[in-house]
Amino acid sequence: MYRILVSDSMSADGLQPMLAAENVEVVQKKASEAADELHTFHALLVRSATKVTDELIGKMPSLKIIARAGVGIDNIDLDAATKHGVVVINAPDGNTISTAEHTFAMMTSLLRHIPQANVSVKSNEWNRTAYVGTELYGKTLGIVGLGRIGTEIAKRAQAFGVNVLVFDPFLTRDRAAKISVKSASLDELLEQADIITVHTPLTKETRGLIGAKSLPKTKKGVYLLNCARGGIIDEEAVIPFLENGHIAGLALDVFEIEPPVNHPLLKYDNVIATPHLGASTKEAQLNVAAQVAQDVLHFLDGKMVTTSVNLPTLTKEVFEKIQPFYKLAKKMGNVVSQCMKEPVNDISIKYEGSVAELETSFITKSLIAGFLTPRVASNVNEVNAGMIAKERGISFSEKITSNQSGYANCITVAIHGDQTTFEIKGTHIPHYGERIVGINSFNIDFYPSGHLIYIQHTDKPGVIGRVGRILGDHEVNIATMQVGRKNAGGEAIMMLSFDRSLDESLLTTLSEIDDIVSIRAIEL
Ligand SMILES: NC(=O)c1ccc[n+]([C@@H]2O[C@H](COP(=O)([O-])OP(=O)(O)OC[C@H]3O[C@@H](n4cnc5c(N)ncnc54)[C@H](O)[C@@H]3O)[C@@H](O)[C@H]2O)c1
Ligand SMILES: O=C(O)CC[C@@H](O)C(=O)O
Repeated sequence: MYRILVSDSMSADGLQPMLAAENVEVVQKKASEAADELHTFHALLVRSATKVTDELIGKMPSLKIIARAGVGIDNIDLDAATKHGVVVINAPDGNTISTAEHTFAMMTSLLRHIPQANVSVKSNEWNRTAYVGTELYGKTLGIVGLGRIGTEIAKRAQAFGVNVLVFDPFLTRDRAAKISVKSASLDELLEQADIITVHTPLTKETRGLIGAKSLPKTKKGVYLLNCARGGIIDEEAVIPFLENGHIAGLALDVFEIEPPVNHPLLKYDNVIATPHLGASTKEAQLNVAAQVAQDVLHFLDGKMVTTSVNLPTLTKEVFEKIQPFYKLAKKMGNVVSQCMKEPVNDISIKYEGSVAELETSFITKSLIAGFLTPRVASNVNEVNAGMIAKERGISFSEKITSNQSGYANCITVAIHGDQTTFEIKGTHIPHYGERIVGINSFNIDFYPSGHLIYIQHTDKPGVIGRVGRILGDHEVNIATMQVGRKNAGGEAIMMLSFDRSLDESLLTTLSEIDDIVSIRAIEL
């Protein structure tokens, strides 16, 4: 008999298969109210209210699986779950339509002042001149992040006669054409959009994406919406733009800190807000609850789950053999993803030597997971990487050969984008570790870890010296440095590692050195 704790409110209809199952007992109460029986539960189901911390997981030694009925797993300490050997699953698409519809409702409400007019009529006013609105028809909507939700918004906007402009650095031309949207740079979107809505995960890159630097580039009278995650639109930075009338309206379903208490933005008449209601429909709640209930039952029954966000599903013996290559592949995927920022259509992977005899499909998934991690909202691992790549229109293939190109084992990954191809080679040397031994046909040898920068430059006297001097002037210590070139005076590369990450302004200064072609920061 398995015991399952449902700690947040969830659709009873969605949970029905679980409630009806014979071999499980379902307890519906908050984890904080189940202190004396926490140790007895094998599964924990949550939405966003329960904070699944290391401490809580530590008190649940029988726990095998945590299920998030929704997309974002910000409330779950994933590392702690993994550390405790607990599988975490989510329901990535059950609330997509509801969130897209909510965003659309917020957009029309914002442009037609519906929340304000409703309050006014209920206060016995009949003020028709105060609430003159703006049509959506013919306007340009800028969508930042064209994933599941962004795509559904684009489709709905097109039906309203709205021009859709998209900024998503990972959007391929093929996918943009399929959805009939125009791809733009962030600056183009900021300059041209009448309305901007954000649908990215909250990451290092997207935190404050719409903020002090980008807001001056927007049109006067712009409307902004955030129904994704608090912080993508910088809550403090918008204030002067609301004060001076540059922003015509702002709609928020999410906040940096939820619930917001005495939040300064809430005093503005042209700011409308909802309490994180994107996924709050009967249908979405039914979908996400049904999806996780089914998956938890499958998992407890010893079957494979398809939406796991943390753990691989291999036997211990197989996993031990492939572990060094699986770790190397994940880093290689991450390195190429950060080196080549353009949209990617295809990833081809070649295995040579001893690694070719192992379970390469799992290593491939690990590499794809490493590649996707900097680019998507959901946590990607070996279990869901293939599915997410397919969703994003990225194909991948493996080639296996017993040939040895100078190494006992070698993995080569080539990433094909709209414009270019980027290739790296890696190997694992027993008792020495993982090494990247080739980049775009340059021979090189570095340990893929920590804070790195990759520089493409022309092989000329003084370039390396100038890089060193600028770093020294900024008191940045170079930990290791590798250089590579094909012939004297031709193309060359450098890979440098540091004890800390370099800030954006220093990277810009380095990129201004004559003969430097490009610089990429890599964080591993
Ligand atoms: N308000 C709610 O109740 C609610 C409900 C569901 C999801 N969400 C949130 O909505 C957001 C989108 O969810 P989704 O399911 O569409 O995710 P998704 O992973 O399908 O899409 C995210 C998109 O963002 C793009 N992206 C990543 N980094 C970017 C960057 N720096 N600049 C521009 N684009 C970038 C990715 O390429 C991807 O296409 C997430 O933050 C999710 O947590 C909110
Ligand atoms: O559970 C909710 O209502 C919030 C869901 C949403 O933010 C998500 O990430 O899926």
